[in-house]
Amino acid sequence: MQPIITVSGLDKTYRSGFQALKGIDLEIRRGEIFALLGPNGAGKTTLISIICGIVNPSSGKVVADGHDVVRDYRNARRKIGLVPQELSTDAFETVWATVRFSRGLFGKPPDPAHLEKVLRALSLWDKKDSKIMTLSGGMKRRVLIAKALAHEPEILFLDEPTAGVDVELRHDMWQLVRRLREDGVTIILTTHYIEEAEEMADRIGVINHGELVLVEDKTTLMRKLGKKQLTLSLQEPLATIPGELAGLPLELSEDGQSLVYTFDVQSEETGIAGLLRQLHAHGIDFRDLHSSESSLEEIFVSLVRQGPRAGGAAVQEVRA
Ligand SMILES: Nc1ncnc2c1ncn2[C@@H]1O[C@H](COP(=O)(O)OP(=O)(O)OP(=O)(O)O)[C@@H](O)[C@H]1O
Repeated sequence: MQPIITVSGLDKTYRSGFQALKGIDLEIRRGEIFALLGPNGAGKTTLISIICGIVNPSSGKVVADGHDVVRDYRNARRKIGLVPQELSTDAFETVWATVRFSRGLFGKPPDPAHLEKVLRALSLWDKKDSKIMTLSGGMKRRVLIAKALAHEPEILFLDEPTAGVDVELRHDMWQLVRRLREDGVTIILTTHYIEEAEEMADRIGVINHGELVLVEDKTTLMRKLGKKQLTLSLQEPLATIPGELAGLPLELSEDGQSLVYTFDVQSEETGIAGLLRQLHAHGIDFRDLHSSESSLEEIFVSLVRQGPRAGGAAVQEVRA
């Protein structure tokens, strides 16, 4: 299937001379939920703003559902709904008026039935005649989503959809996003909550210093990361791992003081019992052992802590 969004060779240098995006290539699949992760200032908002036609790229190209976002801005924009981070809505308008206005902006004919459906789905129907300034923060955020959905976009961008909202509303939002996907909407969200990406995304992209350092199916990523490590601190340092143990996923630390055994959390057989038997048979005693588990959070942190180049190396490791 044709991707719904194709980003190729995208660079952005702001007038200040700051290079916010470097050679971004990305394809978004029709109907997926794609989570874009990255630390503050990584370039997430810049990338989204370019795709939505709000910011011009310095070079490169973006096609959204067949429309070039620069040359064919209007048609591209019609396909896209954007839920911004900022809560800047018209405080004195009613919910109904602001949502109706948003639809009109895209040249769509009025469709009260559609707006009612959107407001009901967001539990805003009984607030439709309330002025926005009288709503709670969580409700205002839902109004932003309703505005973005008013013109029936096929692609929805959510920039930090659940920043600062309480746990209950966060779960409601997740449910809503899933329902939208069931309706065929493609969803791209940025988030600082790893849990959110873990919970929602079909695929995950990590951006750091303006570079896309990883794009991966979530399940694949989790499977690769779903590894545990058992570290055995040895009684006596070893020079090398004995030949008979060479076939095991075992590594010796540089100082020879500990052995690290990596195993798959999902697999039924960890092989630990066998490992311990073999170590015993070779007279390798250990003082202590502890296990650790890698998480999406850890990989994310390790990817973004390192510089872009080291990040690239880490990607290789993850992909290996
Ligand atoms: N108009 C601008 N002029 C100059 N530099 C800018 C401009 N807008 C953004 N930047 C810079 O580009 C970099 C990327 O910003 P961007 O807002 O895309 O990051 P982000 O990943 O969305 O961050 P956050 O998670 O904090 O929202 C930042 O260093 C920012 O200071």
